[in-house]
Amino acid sequence: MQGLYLVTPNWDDTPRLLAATELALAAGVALLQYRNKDAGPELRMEQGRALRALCRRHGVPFIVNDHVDLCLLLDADGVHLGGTDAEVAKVRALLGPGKIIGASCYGDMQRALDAQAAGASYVAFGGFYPSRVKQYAVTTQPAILDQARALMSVPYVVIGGMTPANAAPLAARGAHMVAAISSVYLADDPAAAVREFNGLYRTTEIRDAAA
Ligand SMILES: Cc1ncc(COP(=O)(O)OP(=O)(O)O)c(N)n1
Ligand SMILES: Cc1ncsc1CCOP(=O)(O)O
Ligand SMILES: [Mg+2]
Repeated sequence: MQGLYLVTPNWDDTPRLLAATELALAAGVALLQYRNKDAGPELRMEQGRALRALCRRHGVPFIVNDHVDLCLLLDADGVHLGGTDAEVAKVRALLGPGKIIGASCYGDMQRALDAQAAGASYVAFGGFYPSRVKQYAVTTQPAILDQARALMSVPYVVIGGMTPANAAPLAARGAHMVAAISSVYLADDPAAAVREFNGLYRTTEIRDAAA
């Protein structure tokens, strides 16, 4: 797992959401997360089902944010859990070993180690930079990635205000994936934005190969 982890915005306009997502997936996304904090159960089901179909067509794993029940109903590839969501160990027991479980760890290394021990497939650190869609009381510092590199065996993702420019030092510091909403969905050209994010990983791979 390496590259751009695309997360959806709170759009209720499903055709607009699907059109932008299709452009992004065609440009090359490592994982897609369906996150719509404003949607009710009916819209979540409609958008989730359509996005899952799109992901299957593009061979991209489909992750549901927060809603373990929706993950099960849609037979999604996994679920992303934060501090106020279900516990990783319980969800792992429910979903079995074959599903992807992501865990938000903010700037907390112990939380990441606990999530890994409880069966998380990846952990997410952040928010690192000011976000247009989410406020956080505490900003995560890039130095946590140095600890993660030394201590984690599952992949780690960075999130929060990511652009190709400000994500570069985090990718170079070992982040396996960069997660973003606005830099792709609010871009004039979402496909070009995806390609720019993926460029970070080509650079990292070239650097690592030369090391
Ligand atoms: C990849 C990724 N990282 C972090 C989050 C945030 O999860 P959470 O803290 O549960 O907050 P909400 O997204 O539910 O508002 C995420 N969704 N994805
Ligand atoms: C879900 C989430 N968790 C931390 S920041 C964030 C939002 C990321 O969106 P953006 O890439 O637009 O800052
Ligand atoms: Mg959550």
